[in-house]
Amino acid sequence: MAASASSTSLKPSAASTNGLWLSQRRPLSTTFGVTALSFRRHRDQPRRFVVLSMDAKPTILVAEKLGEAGVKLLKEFANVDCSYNLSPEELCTKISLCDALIVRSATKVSREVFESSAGRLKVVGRAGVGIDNVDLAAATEHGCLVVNAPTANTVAAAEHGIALITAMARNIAQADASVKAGKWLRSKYVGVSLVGKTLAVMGFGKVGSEVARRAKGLGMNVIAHDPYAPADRARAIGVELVSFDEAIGTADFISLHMPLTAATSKILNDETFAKMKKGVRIVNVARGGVIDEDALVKAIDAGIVAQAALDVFTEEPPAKDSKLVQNENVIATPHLGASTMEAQEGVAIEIAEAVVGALKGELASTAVNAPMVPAQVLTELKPYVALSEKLGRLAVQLVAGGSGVKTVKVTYASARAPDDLDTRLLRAMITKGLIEPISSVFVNLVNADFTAKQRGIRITEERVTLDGSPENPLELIQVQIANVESKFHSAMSDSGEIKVEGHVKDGVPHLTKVGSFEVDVSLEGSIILCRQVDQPGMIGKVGSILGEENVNVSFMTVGRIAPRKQAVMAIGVDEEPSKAALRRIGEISAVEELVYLKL
Ligand SMILES: NC(=O)C1=CN([C@@H]2O[C@H](COP(=O)(O)OP(=O)(O)OC[C@H]3O[C@@H](n4cnc5c(N)ncnc54)[C@H](O)[C@@H]3O)[C@@H](O)[C@H]2O)C=CC1
Ligand SMILES: O=C(O)C(=O)COP(=O)(O)O
Repeated sequence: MAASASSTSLKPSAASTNGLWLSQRRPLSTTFGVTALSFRRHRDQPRRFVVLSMDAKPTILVAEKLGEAGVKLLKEFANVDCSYNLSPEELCTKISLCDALIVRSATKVSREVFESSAGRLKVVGRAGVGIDNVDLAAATEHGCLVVNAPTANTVAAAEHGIALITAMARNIAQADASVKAGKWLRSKYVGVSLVGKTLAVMGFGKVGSEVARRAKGLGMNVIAHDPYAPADRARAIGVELVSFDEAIGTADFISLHMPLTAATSKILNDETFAKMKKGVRIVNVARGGVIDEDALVKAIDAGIVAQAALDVFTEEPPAKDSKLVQNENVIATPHLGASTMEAQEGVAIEIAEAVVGALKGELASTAVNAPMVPAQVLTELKPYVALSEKLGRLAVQLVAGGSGVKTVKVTYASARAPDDLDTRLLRAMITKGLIEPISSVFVNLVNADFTAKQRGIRITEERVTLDGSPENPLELIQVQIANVESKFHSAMSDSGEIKVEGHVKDGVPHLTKVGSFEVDVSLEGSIILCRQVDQPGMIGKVGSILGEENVNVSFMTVGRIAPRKQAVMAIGVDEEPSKAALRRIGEISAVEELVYLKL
């Protein structure tokens, strides 16, 4: 099997080095033998993850107005093209020249956008919370990371919700318009009080809980419905979590704060309006699509809904003659929930940092279509991330040409509780290691599972809990490929799988087992594995052939069953040995088989 992997994984056009398109450059270090011999030559350079040098800066397209502070941050790192109000066709044309795209809620980032990018687009940044305008499935299939700015506009949206509740209760918008029209209608605009009224917060997430907190300050009785919210978080601010029907059936005010998903689409409809208390008031600062707008018009006309205050609409902007918007019991704002000076500056900085971080190869903590890994967890996992990819690379290069990889088993052994380890990151890197050396597909944390599935590779994972101190997140990772032949027979385990195993020692990934042979090899550079009859002088013979061929040996290790029996020698090399060099090693009489593996 042709092993086409190199130590870098950047594709030429992708100036980005996202996520685990991160590449590792290691200072050289040398380790000789373990089972038989053991010494090591250290150099003092620190181990670092670095971004590969790029010929050109990445290009970021900002397709909607973004706060200045964010644009400034982006410009420090990339070429920034601020082009607003692009048509879908213009966006598709521009995107092929961009590594990242930043949008708010008005731009549809459709499948066509990802297809038109021809693989260059590596990050979509949503400068806000809702990602219903981004085709996440298409992003994932194209290995494009989607990040959002989930926190900076929470207060703004909650304040807007409260503003709409109070404005609606006191007819502020209608009264203002009438005064401006020269009228003075004091009895027409008598409102309702909020104190003592029941507010149902539908969706008790960031915005919903801030709305609840503020509404309690206004003397409202607040209940909430959210199937996924923890009851203790609600209780902590004096809010009871109730069922959907109880929430809508008892509320005087209903405020919507859930995302638009298949499950929440038109969640307020003819049937659910019919269950509401007559005279209920509806506020929507979430997404227009969670309300069936025709049903809302009917519910207002039927007197079920007394008033509605809407910031968001199914279609934005809504049609000029929209019956809903024109209804005198409806007040409307043009999707202003996040539009405060403070929120926009905050969102701009939050998204700029996320996009730049992702382009630099850092794992995004606000990733929407990839595991979010908190910074401190990532720091601890980093060497295991590298180990995972390298084990995947080694394992697949041991497969004999013609046998397709379909069944992979990964075993993680750890003294920590199983819940302490999120293996998605490690699985993604093993997948990357398994697929990239044998294809032109670019695999990252985003598209790893999708790519494996598409190629019919089934990866099963097993956790083994070890006794002992849980100082390290993992003691070892083992990768086995079943139902294949190996081009290096010694890599087959007794049960017939290709097996490689490794661990992290002093922060450095090591290979510790090949088939049934124990080795101890720091995983850097590339490796020659050779099975031989254990006898004196082998290391010298192999070393001198490589020396004559000008190949620098960084380590050697010999794993053997017993003295003078079969042994597997692992030789780390800095340069790729020529075919002639490998042939000369293979011709040493004690050598039974050998393979050269790129890491
Ligand atoms: N109008 C505007 O300008 C803004 C609108 N938003 C929108 O507000 C909504 C909430 O935003 P955040 O609070 O930041 O998000 P969040 O993710 O913190 O909260 C959403 C909550 O909805 C819950 N949820 C999901 N499905 C549900 C269901 N079927 N029924 C009830 N609850 C359900 C989730 O469990 C979660 O707790 C989003 O749709 C977002 O797009 C957010 C900011 C500004
Ligand atoms: O953050 C959200 O979900 C919002 O709806 C805000 O949208 P915007 O960025 O103001 O277009």
